[in-house]
Amino acid sequence: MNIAVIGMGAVGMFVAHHLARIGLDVTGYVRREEQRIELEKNGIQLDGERIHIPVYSYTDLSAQHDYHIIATKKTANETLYPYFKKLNASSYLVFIQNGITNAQELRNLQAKVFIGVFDHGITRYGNDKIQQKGAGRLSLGSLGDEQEASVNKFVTQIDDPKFPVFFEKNIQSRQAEKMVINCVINPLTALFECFNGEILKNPYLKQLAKKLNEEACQALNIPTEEMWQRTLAICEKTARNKSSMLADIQSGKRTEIDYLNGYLVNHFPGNVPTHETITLLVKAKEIIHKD
Ligand SMILES: NC(=O)C1=CN([C@@H]2O[C@H](COP(=O)(O)OP(=O)(O)OC[C@H]3O[C@@H](n4cnc5c(N)ncnc54)[C@H](OP(=O)(O)O)[C@@H]3O)[C@@H](O)[C@H]2O)C=CC1
Ligand SMILES: CC(C)(CO)C(=O)C(=O)O
Repeated sequence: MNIAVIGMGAVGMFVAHHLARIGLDVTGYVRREEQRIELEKNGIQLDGERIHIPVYSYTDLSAQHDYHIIATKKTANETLYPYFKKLNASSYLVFIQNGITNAQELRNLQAKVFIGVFDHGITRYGNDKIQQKGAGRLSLGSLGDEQEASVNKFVTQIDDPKFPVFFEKNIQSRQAEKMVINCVINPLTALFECFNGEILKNPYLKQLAKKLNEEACQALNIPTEEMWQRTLAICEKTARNKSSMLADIQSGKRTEIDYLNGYLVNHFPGNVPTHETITLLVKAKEIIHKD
């Protein structure tokens, strides 16, 4: 089995490291030549353990892999779609990004699609080092029933005690729940430049978080109190993690706000006023940090 991991950031390096450690044939794909050279030279370093894998530019992406795990931010998808369109019907694309999958976009692809929900907390240092700041799981499923057997087969091949992977029949519900968690934790930690655990300690941040949770749950038709407890549990589990949105703000990159809170604003106009305000605040901060 041959696996490509596209995007060697916090999540991509974590996944590639684990899959290579259990003996699978893994290739990494990156955007920058500087990172490619460093990864080839130093390997991926997780908790002091280095693992070397071959690394190429995403422009060299081809159909030679059985599975293609997409671990970039959603902001990179537009650049990557032309490459995904070249993949044939015998390859699989495994999206493990935050946010809701755009099923419309996927219709133009020949490759079969799996959807993942990843809830570990991973922090990246430079081009080749990562640390796990909160243990979670990877849940995988498909949008239609016909791919279920293939998802199950893949799950069995990659599951490992150090990297638990589960088949999830109702992956769209799990994705919506994870979306709520990200619409609460990510913008608040990005705006206030704090670790995820700060939301539990600061009563005003917690109040804002509760409001964001409530609006998102009402929009997405998810039980509010149950979801609030799960969001708090993720804050606790990943308390010392820097959220992926804070990492983007601090490195002057465009965030995933349009795919998280911005998605809610677009799909439920007038019903999510706190998300509307928070989206504008994050966008304003993106500009300030770019300059
Ligand atoms: N970090 C976390 O704890 C968690 C993150 N997530 C989600 O996982 C996804 C990935 O997040 P994360 O790993 O944190 O993000 P990172 O920014 O750390 O990693 C994304 C990587 O993708 C690379 N990239 C961008 N464009 C391309 C391209 N065209 N081809 C190949 N690589 C490209 C970036 O390159 P460059 O370095 O050059 O910018 C970067 O290395 C996001 O959707 C995030 O929301 C989900 C759960 C937890
Ligand atoms: C789980 C969490 C909140 C971990 O930080 C995450 O998904 C992210 O940072 O994007």
